[in-house]
Amino acid sequence: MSQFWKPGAEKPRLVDDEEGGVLFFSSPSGYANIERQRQRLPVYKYRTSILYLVETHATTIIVGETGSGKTTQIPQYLKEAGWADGGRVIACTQPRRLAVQSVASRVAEEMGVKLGEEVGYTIRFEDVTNTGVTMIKFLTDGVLLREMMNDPLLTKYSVIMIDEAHERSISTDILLGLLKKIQRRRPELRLIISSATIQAKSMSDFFQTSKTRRRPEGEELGPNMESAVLSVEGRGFNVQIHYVEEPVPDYLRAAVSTVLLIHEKEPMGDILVFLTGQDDIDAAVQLITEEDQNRGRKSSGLMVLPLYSGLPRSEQELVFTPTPRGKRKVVISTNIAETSITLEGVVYVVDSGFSKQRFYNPITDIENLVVAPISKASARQRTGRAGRVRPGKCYRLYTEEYFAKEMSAEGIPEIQRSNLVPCVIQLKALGIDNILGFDWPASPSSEAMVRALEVLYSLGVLDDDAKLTSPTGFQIAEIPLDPMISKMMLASGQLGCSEEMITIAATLSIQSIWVSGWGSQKELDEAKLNFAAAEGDHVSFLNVYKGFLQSGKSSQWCHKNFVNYQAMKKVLEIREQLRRTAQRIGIVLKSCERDTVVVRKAITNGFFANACRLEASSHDGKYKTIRGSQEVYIHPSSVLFRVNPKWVLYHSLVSTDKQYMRNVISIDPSWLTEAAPHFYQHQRLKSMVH
Ligand SMILES: Nc1ncnc2c1ncn2[C@@H]1O[C@H](COP(=O)(O)OP(=O)(O)OP(=O)(O)O)[C@@H](O)[C@H]1O
Repeated sequence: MSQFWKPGAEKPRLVDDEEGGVLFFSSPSGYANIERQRQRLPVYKYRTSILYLVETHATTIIVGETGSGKTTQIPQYLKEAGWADGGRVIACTQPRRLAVQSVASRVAEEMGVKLGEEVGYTIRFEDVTNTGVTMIKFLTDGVLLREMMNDPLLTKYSVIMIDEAHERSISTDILLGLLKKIQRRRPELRLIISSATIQAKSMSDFFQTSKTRRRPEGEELGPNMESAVLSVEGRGFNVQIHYVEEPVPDYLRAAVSTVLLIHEKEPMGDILVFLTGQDDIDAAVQLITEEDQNRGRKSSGLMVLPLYSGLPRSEQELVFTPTPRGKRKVVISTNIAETSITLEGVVYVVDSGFSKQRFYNPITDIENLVVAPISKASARQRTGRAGRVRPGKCYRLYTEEYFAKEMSAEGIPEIQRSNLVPCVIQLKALGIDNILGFDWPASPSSEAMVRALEVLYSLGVLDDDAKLTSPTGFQIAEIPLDPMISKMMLASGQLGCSEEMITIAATLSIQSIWVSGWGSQKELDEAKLNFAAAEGDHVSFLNVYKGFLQSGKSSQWCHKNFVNYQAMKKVLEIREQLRRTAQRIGIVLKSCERDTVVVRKAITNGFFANACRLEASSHDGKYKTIRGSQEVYIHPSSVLFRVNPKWVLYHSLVSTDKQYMRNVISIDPSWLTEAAPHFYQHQRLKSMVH
């Protein structure tokens, strides 16, 4: 039927190199209890060595296969050894929120405690810990960074484990640099850096330099400041890896065919598919469901579920629920399920070889989410989602030769491909003034740094000496949002529309307030029209929020209007937290009673750098960015699609066949020079704006 898989039809090509492995467990049904299960994990044999190294070294780097037990076991060993005694806390960071929540619940279950008590977690806008009681805390790397603003030496933590360090998220890289500094002040703090695929040597070299610290006279002999490296040998169950014989022309179609073939030919067991984003995931869910039905089997037993970060919590949780007897679950996910996650029923993994990655171009000042090939490290993580509780198979939708010869070993650290505005403000708020001289595990580009400094200067966050301004810079750094959104909130205090701006900020913090997957696109578009405002998407959000309140926060109202009820509940929750932050930093809470000019002026105060003008001769809605003269278009999901006002501001760009602006408002160009005279002082820009 296709040149893709023939699983079951042919002898599987088992790759027996580093990717293969030995059968470690005999049978999952043999588990008498969780304790025995814990003791069978590869990491258990290293318990004493790990505790010894942590005791004697300031930094321990632990490399162990996926599923060997690093994330769930090491924090428990540390607790059992007394590292959480006396009110101290063991922290374990993860790059993704879903991983934080799922490993925290697993560890709480293994320890037989209620989540939020001895074992807790914190992600942005959600703290499930109990001060004085929580001993093991899972949190995102970003949240730990934020905690440093109130407690720069992170004094409550005895051990900090930076897990999945190979991901090299911006927050992980900043944390690594800062933790190295903290260690000099707090030699009693222990760090663990762990991953299945991290290049231990470069990480160890990075921490090695701490040995240059001179011990003050009279100070007791502390830990060895040189880092230790421990390799945990052994893996869970065997995972057979299959490659396609020829490159596939369309990974989405290939993934769909592979799922259907597995369902047809392979024994029961859930399937986890890695695609790139909401669009292709929704398309795959629909295609698999339709094709399965077309094959004339009314109840073939397939349950197809999407998984991406914008999905409401209740829908995300469905992927963790046990698969009913006689059914086969297919989870189609972005890379949020790539690390630290265990989906118990998963036997088969299908890896498209792609993910959405952020790329920033400091010349054009444009940051894009682009579908790009993954690295070998990611491919191994994806494979490692199988073989955790039983043997598995991984179908890679790329050739073996491509994997061996063309796939890069590790991805480019996020810091080298991102807009650095949020990162610079965080470092400044932590008192790091010489950002270029900061001890980075991988240096960001100086062009990106200069761009970020320029934007922050224009936002009024930094002064002529590149220090945080008072109060603006400090206030913006306090708000746990992108500095451009924080600036828009701050400006709204002066313009008298802070209540509206807090609603907009909360809505922009979640991926979408609309449901996907019900009815047709036409029905959804019509529903959206009921709330459409001529001024743009942000004002339309206010209309939805108002309707939701007027309905008495009704789920039926949401259902009728294609609004996602769970997303609206989240908006309410985030809104409450942002209101409290606003009050704390002195923003006056006031409503402008729907004066859309002040609302848009406040947005301009934060987003002036994202202004675009419609090309005079354009019949196809082509805009140019004022900053870098880049060609951009309004996204079809925007209420301003085809309306094409002359001047607009966008919140973010997505790149598919063209560069599309998402969440767009129309503006008066004079607001730009009013909001950011410095930014628009350049003669060319000035003449365009006037
Ligand atoms: N929710 C769960 N349900 C069942 N078993 C689980 C669950 N979470 C973890 N396990 C078991 O514990 C093992 C170790 O998981 P853990 O996340 O600690 O491994 P890891 O070494 O950190 O791997 P990775 O880097 O892939 O996350 C899994 O392979 C699985 O056998």
